[in-house]
Amino acid sequence: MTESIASKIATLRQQIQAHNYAYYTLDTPTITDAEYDRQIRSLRELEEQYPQYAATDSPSLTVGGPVLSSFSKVKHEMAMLSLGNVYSEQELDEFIERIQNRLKNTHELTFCVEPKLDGLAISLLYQQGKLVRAATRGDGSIGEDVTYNVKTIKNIPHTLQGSDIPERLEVRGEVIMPIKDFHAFNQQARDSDTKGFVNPRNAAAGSLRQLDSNVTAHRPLAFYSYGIGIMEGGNLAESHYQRLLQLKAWGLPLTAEVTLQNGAKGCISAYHQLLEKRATLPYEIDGIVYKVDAIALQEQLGFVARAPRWATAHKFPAQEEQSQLLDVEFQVGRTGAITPVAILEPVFVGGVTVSRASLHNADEIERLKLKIGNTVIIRRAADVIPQIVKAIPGSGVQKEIIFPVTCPVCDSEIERIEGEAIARCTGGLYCAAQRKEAIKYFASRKAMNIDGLGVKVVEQLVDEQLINNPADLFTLKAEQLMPLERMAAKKVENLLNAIEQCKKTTLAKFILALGIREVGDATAKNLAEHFLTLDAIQKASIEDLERVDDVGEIVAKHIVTFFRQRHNQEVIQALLAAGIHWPEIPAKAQQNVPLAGKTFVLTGTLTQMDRNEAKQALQSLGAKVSGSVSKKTDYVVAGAAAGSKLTKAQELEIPILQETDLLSLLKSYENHS
Ligand SMILES: NC(=O)c1ccc[n+]([C@@H]2O[C@H](COP(=O)([O-])OP(=O)(O)OC[C@H]3O[C@@H](n4cnc5c(N)ncnc54)[C@H](O)[C@@H]3O)[C@@H](O)[C@H]2O)c1
Ligand SMILES: [Zn+2]
Repeated sequence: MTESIASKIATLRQQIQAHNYAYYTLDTPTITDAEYDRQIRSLRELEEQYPQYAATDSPSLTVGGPVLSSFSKVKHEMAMLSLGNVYSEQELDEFIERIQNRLKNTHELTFCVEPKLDGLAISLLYQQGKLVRAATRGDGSIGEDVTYNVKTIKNIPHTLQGSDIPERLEVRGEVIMPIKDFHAFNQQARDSDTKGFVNPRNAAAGSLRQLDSNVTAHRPLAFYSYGIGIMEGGNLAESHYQRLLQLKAWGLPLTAEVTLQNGAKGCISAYHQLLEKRATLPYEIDGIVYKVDAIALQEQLGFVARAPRWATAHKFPAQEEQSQLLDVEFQVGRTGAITPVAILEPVFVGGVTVSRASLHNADEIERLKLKIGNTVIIRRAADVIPQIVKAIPGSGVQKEIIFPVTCPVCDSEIERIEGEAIARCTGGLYCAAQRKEAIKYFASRKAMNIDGLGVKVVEQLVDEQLINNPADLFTLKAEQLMPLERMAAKKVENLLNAIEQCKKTTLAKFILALGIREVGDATAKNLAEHFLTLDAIQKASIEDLERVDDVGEIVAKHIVTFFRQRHNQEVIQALLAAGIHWPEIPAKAQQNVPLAGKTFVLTGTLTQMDRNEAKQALQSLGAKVSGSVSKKTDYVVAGAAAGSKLTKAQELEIPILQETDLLSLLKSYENHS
């Protein structure tokens, strides 16, 4: 029995020491603070229960971690300690009672109440008002010299302002990374595929503890003071609160959240107020700190091994917890985007139980090196949606996450265009997830232009299961529509008429109505004019398609994949069977294009016709009129006062036509039109 207690304590100490090293020395924790705090608590409980195993070097009694040998060491003249903790109102009452017993004082105590900033502690030494040295807390007695790095933090004054500044003054406070900047930094890291930070605390510590102060200088760090270390040659107030105001007067940053409170009641009300405000503060806090305000009482109370007796931290509910990734589901959005969603062992974090979290896309899974079965760190801060910020490498029984190749809703192919983060279902016409969007788009003005079939009506028809895809519109009967809300005889008649009328359309509008990704009205028109028939478009290869104006490789791929889907084909067939038709594109127009394939650029002022007339005349002969000169330009028509386009044409040795040349060119084709 005793054997096992001893080894249990030894194991816990070892684990905690490893976590300390990862957290304090490497700035890359491998467990959440909440989990770490639970381990520390169980160690403390064991040590209290079995005092025979006490050890002065136990991590329950030490502060911080060993300092990195790459930094110069600084010996703190006055130890930089940690803080005790309370987790409930009852523990706060006990804390106050202990103090009062010690002071043999039953009067209500006044506390200076401050936000517990989540960053890293720093000591700033000012001599004759000049910042001469900055050091991290390290193990409490030896810290790291980070003077150069700290001097790059914009809100830390290099020289103090004002009067009565002590000859030597050590200011203590927290270096943090504001939440906004933390998010921006991580976004940038994601964009450039470099490593981001798990949370703002790590971002602050990792940014400050850089060997190259140029790196630190580019990180958006800030500092807030919360106390004083050594002081010589000066006078300070007898109240902790007043001392903080003195620091502020000398130009040192102080948060706006510091207040004075009376007794447990005042402390608790400040706790609730700050907790309420937590999500709106520009920096992250993990609790509130209560400090006996009278310096004389602080001195009387003194310290225990790792913390002052006159202060304690009241922790807020954790914003990070760990859980297990049980599975990954793939959701299909309204526009076909496939989103992987993590299914988690339910965990209480940031005030709610979280059992799902979006993984955004395949890149994110890759970045996290995530496997099913992994232990993961979930963060839910400031009311934002929960996020997996880290997977513990090698944890759990792992299974690869397999991105599906077909849509989980409709079984059409999933397409991921190179360079795009989002994968999409290509069954746009048929996919139940995309139903409403597809039908709305089909009916829209530029496409089939079905009057009376607005967004609301589409939603109603889909919700009532009267239509599943655009082809179903043509099967609608008056008796199905009449019972619907907000429908009346006249409205039904108009709608059915509009549906009937839309059957007479053009090939370009029909192509547009299919809702192929990145095929807008201009592209649809170009496709129709180039291929003339729907059949030809459907049979076109990627290379064929790329010959069409405006169609690049990506659009061509979208088109080919779209038509390859069996379900899309079914809907297209049903639409044609319902009677959708369009006039044949006249063959005549095809032969009468003597300038087909030629690209013209018009520049300068024309005198005989305006530029628009010239453009139309050229287009009617099959020419393309472009706005800019490139190697693909065949002719540049230069009117009066032509400028840079003319110069460019000369550089590229492109034939230049005068207005008179253009006129005789048009004249020579007059019979054609
Ligand atoms: N995840 C891990 O692996 C891991 C490892 C070690 C420590 N930790 C976390 O670190 C914390 C314990 O470490 P600790 O002793 O460094 O710090 P602490 O957070 O418990 O409290 C002390 C520190 O609070 C900071 N602080 C912020 N505002 C303050 C204020 N107004 N007044 C005074 N101090 C203020 C100071 O930096 C001070 O050193 C725990 O929350 C623990 O979860 C996590
Ligand atoms: Zn689908």
